[in-house]
Amino acid sequence: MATQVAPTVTPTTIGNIFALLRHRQRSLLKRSKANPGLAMLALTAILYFWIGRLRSGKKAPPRGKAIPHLKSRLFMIDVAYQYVKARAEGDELKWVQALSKQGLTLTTEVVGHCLILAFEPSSVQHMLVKNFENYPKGPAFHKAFFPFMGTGIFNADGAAWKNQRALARPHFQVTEYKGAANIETQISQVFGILDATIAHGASIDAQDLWSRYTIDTATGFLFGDCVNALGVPQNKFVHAFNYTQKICGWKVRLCDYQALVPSFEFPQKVKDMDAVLLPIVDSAIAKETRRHAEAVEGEENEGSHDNLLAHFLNSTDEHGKPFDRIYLRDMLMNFLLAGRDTSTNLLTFMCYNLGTHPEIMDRLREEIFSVVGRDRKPDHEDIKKLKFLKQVINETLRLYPAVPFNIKTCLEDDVLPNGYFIPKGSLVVHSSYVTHRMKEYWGEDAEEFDPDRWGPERVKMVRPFMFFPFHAGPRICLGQNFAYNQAMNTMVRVMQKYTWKVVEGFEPKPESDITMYSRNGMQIIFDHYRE
Ligand code: HEM
Repeated sequence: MATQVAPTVTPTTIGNIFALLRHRQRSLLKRSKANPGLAMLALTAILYFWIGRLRSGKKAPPRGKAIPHLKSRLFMIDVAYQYVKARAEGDELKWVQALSKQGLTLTTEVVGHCLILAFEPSSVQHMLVKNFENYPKGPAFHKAFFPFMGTGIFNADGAAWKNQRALARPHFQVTEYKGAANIETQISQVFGILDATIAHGASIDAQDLWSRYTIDTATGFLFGDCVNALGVPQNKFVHAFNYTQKICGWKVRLCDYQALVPSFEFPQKVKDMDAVLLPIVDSAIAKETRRHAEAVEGEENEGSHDNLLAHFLNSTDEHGKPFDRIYLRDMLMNFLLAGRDTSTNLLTFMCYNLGTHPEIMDRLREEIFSVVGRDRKPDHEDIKKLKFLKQVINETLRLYPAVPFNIKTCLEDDVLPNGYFIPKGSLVVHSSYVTHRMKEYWGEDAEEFDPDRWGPERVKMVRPFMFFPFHAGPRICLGQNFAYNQAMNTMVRVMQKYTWKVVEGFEPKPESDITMYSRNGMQIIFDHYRE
């Protein structure tokens, strides 16, 4: 078969182009009042869809079928323009969703890599489960996240990942209910904030509220010490945590050329987070050392596995050595990243879905009142009985999955179950956002919020890998049960006391850096529930 030869662009040429671009970018940012975000977007788009194209050729695959290319009428400049426009207008997710109309498996070349979009459930299952070993996160991901996440679970592959997962898992199994239900301090603070908002007749940004709530509950569960974002809204740690995530999201998008992402404040932000995290680690180490000194030989001390940090302090690495403080700091940061914004997203979009569907809110409250009552705290048995609440959660996760995209690196040439060939080194993106909304699988009403899809009859229609908000396979979310339990406990408590609606005319703009959020927040009007 004839093979088309790629235009010759050497690494040196590419290097020079990027040196020039970097210089140009700096001077642009210095001279003009232009929005650095937009400048970055324009550069990203050019790199993504144009220079990448120059570097690679169209080769016939050695086996399987060739993946169709993303359609373009103008050397990908039209696609780049559409992407920039969609991102600038907060429609990136919808834009990627629209691409799926061209095909469920598509390819393009980006910054010197072959980028593949794989939306079919069988492709997702193949990457996450059947050929898991061939699809690690890969070097571009590791490099982007290293300054922030170090070698923690979220940013590790191979043995380093396996070891951390094996260590953390038992802690989750033992504490996932108790930890998730331990919300008393924070829920009282939420009630205080809501009461004050209602007294002023004001609306509230529910996304901001839940992000402060979840960082406090997550730090309590993970560190045994909470950062009190509910008490101090302009929290330095929270600000730094949000900033570093955004920058890392852009770095992953730029793969090998991530140095182009303006990140001048990054080192300072990491220091701001370390100023909070390292003292927590140090004090936990000191506490554990004291505990060990006071322990009766052969007996486990009370509290030694209360939180994840204490659990790790009482474990050893694969060589039988205790973990050092930097490793422990990385571990905490990773679990916080995995667990915080994801839960914020779930609670925020539940508020939106219920606030725009009062009849569903009424049905849900009826279930809560009949199972738990009007003011009792739910226990584990109650939570298991709240079937409709679980349906509401699943339907929210279907339409607004907290991790809407995921990127893997293909280690060796491979063929997907649908016959398409994946060249070694490709970046393969799958998207729960796109697959969860496909009419082919979910029916004509795929875009509608309908918790009854998850009722006993219709749930049988949900085939494997049509729904994977927590991923699947060996890297399935470790906090899945924690997340369900926490969201259920929280919603029960809030719905016993309050009702709400979305501010008239407000439309959220879901978008994603690493996790999904609404660009314009979530404007909600709460009121006390009265019959
Ligand atoms: C609604 C809430 C949540 C959703 C939708 C969610 C979803 C996910 C997804 C999609 C991944 C895979 C990410 C990737 O590999 O790139 C993941 C991984 C992970 N999640 Fe969650 N998550 C949630 C809450 C939590 C919570 C509350 C915790 C912990 C307190 C947690 C801990 C983890 C950990 C440790 C991983 C890494 C697992 C590994 O790589 O082996 N998650 N989660």
